Amino acid sequence: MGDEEDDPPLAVQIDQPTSTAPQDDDVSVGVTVITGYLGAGKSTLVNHILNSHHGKRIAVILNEFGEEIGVERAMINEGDGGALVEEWVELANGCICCNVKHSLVQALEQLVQRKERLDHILLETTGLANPAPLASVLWLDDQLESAVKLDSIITVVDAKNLRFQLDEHRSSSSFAEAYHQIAFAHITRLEALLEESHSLSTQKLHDSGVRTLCICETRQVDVDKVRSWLEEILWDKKYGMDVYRCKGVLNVNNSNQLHTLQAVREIYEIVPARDWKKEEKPMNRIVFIGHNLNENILTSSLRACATC
Ligand SMILES: Nc1nc2c(ncn2[C@@H]2O[C@H](COP(=O)(O)OP(=O)(O)OP(=O)(O)O)[C@@H](O)[C@H]2O)c(=O)[nH]1
Repeated sequence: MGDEEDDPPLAVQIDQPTSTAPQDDDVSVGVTVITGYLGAGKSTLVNHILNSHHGKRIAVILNEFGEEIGVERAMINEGDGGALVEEWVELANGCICCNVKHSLVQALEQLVQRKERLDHILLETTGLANPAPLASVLWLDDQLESAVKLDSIITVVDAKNLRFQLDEHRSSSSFAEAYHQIAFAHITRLEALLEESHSLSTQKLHDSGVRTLCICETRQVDVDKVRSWLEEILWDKKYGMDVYRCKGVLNVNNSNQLHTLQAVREIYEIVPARDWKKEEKPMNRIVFIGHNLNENILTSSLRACATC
């Protein structure tokens, strides 16, 4: 038997030009959709891209639910010497797959009007978005035509929680979202997961009973108290809430640094991220996503972590 017959067959002929190779006369701006379930690592990937030294000018479109607006952006560090973030566009009031298609088209139009200055657009979806309607917006929208092109859909998968997400939510709509995100991906990236007080309104996402809410507290908090508070909620299920995801920024006493709080199911971390910017008012702002969330309990128990 000859050497050639022993070689494994190639899934793709490597000598064939790929259809996605850029053409000289191709003036459209590539859009990479970054999707993946709650807490899979989408923002981490965006951060990594923005902070890499490739010299590209990149616009970021964040698709967040109303309650999350501002939190996500505060948590992403713009590239320093790496990518230049030309525009931040936040799409509020829902999920792209449900009702913000129009805003997405407007955001893309606004960005491509200045396309000579942009090399690429990143679109980070919410963790509960189905990327299929996005692909159709990018392929079929008449207004956008050849101004933008769908470069790729990258689905970030949390290797630790994927089985749980697919098994436990098989009968709910969040199963469908996790499944569609993987099914529509060009690239699937497996991430090993890390080990004056007021609150905003709750909102129901899709029909799955999963809710998101944001609680705020302006006074500085004691970080040890916050840790105990989170452990009671996430580990002891003290208040009977089923929290899938929790993220936010903290105003910690004896520190002039913005701290980020990240939790994916029972695993959480609180870390100093950066100095507060002059234009920012230091405060605590935490988004919870899950079932049976009780806004009053979360608000009052966070208040108890304040230092004065
Ligand atoms: N150990 C480890 N932790 C990771 C990795 N990627 C992300 N994380 C952590 O996982 C948590 C969630 O990451 P994010 O990037 O905010 O996840 P996301 O997909 O944007 O989350 P949503 O905003 O809920 O959709 C953070 O605490 C990250 O530091 C990884 O590859 N390894």
